[in-house]
Amino acid sequence: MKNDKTAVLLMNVGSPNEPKIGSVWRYLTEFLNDKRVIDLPFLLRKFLVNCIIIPFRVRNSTKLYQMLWTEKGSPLIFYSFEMKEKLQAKLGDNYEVFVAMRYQNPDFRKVIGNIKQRGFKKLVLFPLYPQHAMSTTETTVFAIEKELKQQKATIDLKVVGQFYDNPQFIKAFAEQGRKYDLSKFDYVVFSYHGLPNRHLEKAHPNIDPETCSCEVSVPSYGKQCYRASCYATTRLLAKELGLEAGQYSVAFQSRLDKNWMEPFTDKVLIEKLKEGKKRILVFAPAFVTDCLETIIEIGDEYREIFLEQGGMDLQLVESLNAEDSWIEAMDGLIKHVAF
Ligand SMILES: C=CC1=C(C)c2cc3[nH]c(cc4nc(cc5[nH]c(cc1n2)c(C)c5CCC(=O)O)C(CCC(=O)O)=C4C)c(C)c3C=C
Ligand SMILES: [Fe+2]
Ligand SMILES: [Fe+2]
Repeated sequence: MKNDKTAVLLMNVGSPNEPKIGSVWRYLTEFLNDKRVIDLPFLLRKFLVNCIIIPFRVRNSTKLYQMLWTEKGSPLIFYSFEMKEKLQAKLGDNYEVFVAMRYQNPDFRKVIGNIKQRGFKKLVLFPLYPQHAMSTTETTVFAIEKELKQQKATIDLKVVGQFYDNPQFIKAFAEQGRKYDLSKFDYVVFSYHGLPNRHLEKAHPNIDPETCSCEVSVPSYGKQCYRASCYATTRLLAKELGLEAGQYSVAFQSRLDKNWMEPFTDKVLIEKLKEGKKRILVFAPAFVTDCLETIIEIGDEYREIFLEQGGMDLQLVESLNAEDSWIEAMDGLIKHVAF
């Protein structure tokens, strides 16, 4: 049976099935054993991840997931499904939208099996990451290509690559920010998920990342440089919001150890507070759905520390989730690469 429709597969990182220690352990095991996430030699990765990182991390991560969990489950998952429903209505009958996660559920292997069995011959893969990274976009594309081969599926694949500079994406994020009165804030921080410095060095073959110009422009050799894309996203958002130099800066959150991209968001927030910026608005434009890293890390943990140290307000800008303007942007991005 041949299916003339185009399948669209939305993919994100994934969450544990439940906020319980066993589920979080399984999630972290699948996530951190990915060689594009912890890119160390096999035996060293196995030892570090399974014997050190997970046993030391799993209790605290479970506690954070318990704080995050809602009646509808994990925000990352339920927002992805809300997004899917609205996108389906927008794209119409020539497309069918699916959701899968790189780690845990919905399992991308089962979703690919379903797409194959239903006779689709065209697939648009949409990794939901505005900025390209080996640990996100690259691992997602790799996993899907491998799975299609494994299942001997003769399906043409197109991929929506990084989209940080898509004007509708920028407008949609700026619109989320404009829900707050910008004049009530002393400063704006654009906080991105960090990466180990080693990953940045890999994005700069034969170039010294220390002297790379990616804070001010995207160099020709740095199109896939996550750092360059984060700074470029910030320039575009700042322009759209009418922010001037000195009113905002870039920072990186969620580090696993000290050898991650700097400046660190928690440190920047306190530095700015010491400079007298007592009301700070935080955008997190590496995330298209709210998740542990936005709701808990910024909205809870960083906010609590900021207020404890004398800050008056730390406000997280909600992510795009299933906002109409984002669905419009997705529609455009899909049709741009579609067959
Ligand atoms: C936005 C893009 C992301 C990049 C880049 C990224 C890199 C990256 N992450 C880890 C380790 C962890 N990340 C975790 C959660 C998490 N990460 C992203 C996105 C990116 N990660 C999201 C959206 C989430 C939240 C998922 C949710 O369920 O809400 C976690 C789990 C939580 C915890 O224990 O802190 C880990 C671990 C690495 C090592 C890495 C790059 C090398
Ligand atoms: Fe992460
Ligand atoms: Fe760079």
